[in-house]
Amino acid sequence: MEIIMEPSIMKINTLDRIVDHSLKKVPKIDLQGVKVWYDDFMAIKGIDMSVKQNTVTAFIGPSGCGKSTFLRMINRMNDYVDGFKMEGKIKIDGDNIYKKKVNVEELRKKVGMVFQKPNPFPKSIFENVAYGLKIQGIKDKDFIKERVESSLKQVALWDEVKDDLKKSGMALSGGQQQRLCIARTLAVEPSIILMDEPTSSLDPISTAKIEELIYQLKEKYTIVIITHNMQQASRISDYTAFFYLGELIEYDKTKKIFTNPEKTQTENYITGRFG
Ligand SMILES: Nc1ncnc2c1ncn2[C@@H]1O[C@H](COP(=O)(O)OP(=O)(O)OP(=O)(O)O)[C@@H](O)[C@H]1O
Repeated sequence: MEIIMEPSIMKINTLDRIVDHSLKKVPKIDLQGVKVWYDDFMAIKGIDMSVKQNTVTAFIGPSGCGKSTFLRMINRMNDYVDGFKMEGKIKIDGDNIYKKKVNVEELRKKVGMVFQKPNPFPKSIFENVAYGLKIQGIKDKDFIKERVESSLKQVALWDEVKDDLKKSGMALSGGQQQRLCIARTLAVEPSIILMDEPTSSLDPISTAKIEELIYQLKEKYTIVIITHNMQQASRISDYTAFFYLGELIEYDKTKKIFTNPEKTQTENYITGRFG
């Protein structure tokens, strides 16, 4: 038995190494020469950025500098905005997501989004989390139940709601609603999660829970988060990107940005001297 097993285990290990190696080479998200206009106004002025898999990247910068615009390029949320125009290439796992053939619904399954204000549907807790699976046409009730449970467990909400799954998602507290919305995003198994100021409407305790959650989620997901809270960026992110007036001023390891930034503009912003 052992003699038969050993070569096959070796083979799997070798394969694993090959897969790991290739994953490290291709950035999870690769944005090159990205320019965005809303009519004649140039909101993003030519930005290059590569995001590594299983990391948390924070976007910081003063209001109106283009953080949301840039974030929304990663799941094509700007597509339907009046006057929107773009140039450049955005690749996920090496594939250009702005190619004509791309199915945007599929893309958004892979790239989930969590918004500033929790936005549960006026449905039960269970239905909120099951929603994405049901619109995908999945009918297997046991499968849906399991996925709802595992998603609620991942956001540490299961114990709080497991006896109340029929209760409206809107009846939860703000912090619970935001965790519910994250569970709804996780249920369709994305590989990237975009978060646009996900804690800005929450109290400090709920904020701490979401921060802890983000920290844990990076084991499975690649996360990009916009935050106006410098302490939050320094606590939870591996990389930080500082934007100003549609340009990427500095992008580096969070530790470096917060202890020894290269640019004076970055230093002025993180120390609260402007913005
Ligand atoms: N739909 C739109 N139509 C026209 N202009 C827009 C639109 N959305 C954003 N803009 C403009 O693009 C610029 C960048 O906006 P964006 O929302 O990306 O900035 P932001 O850094 O995310 O700001 P905030 O921190 O306030 O959310 C701003 O000048 C804004 O007014």
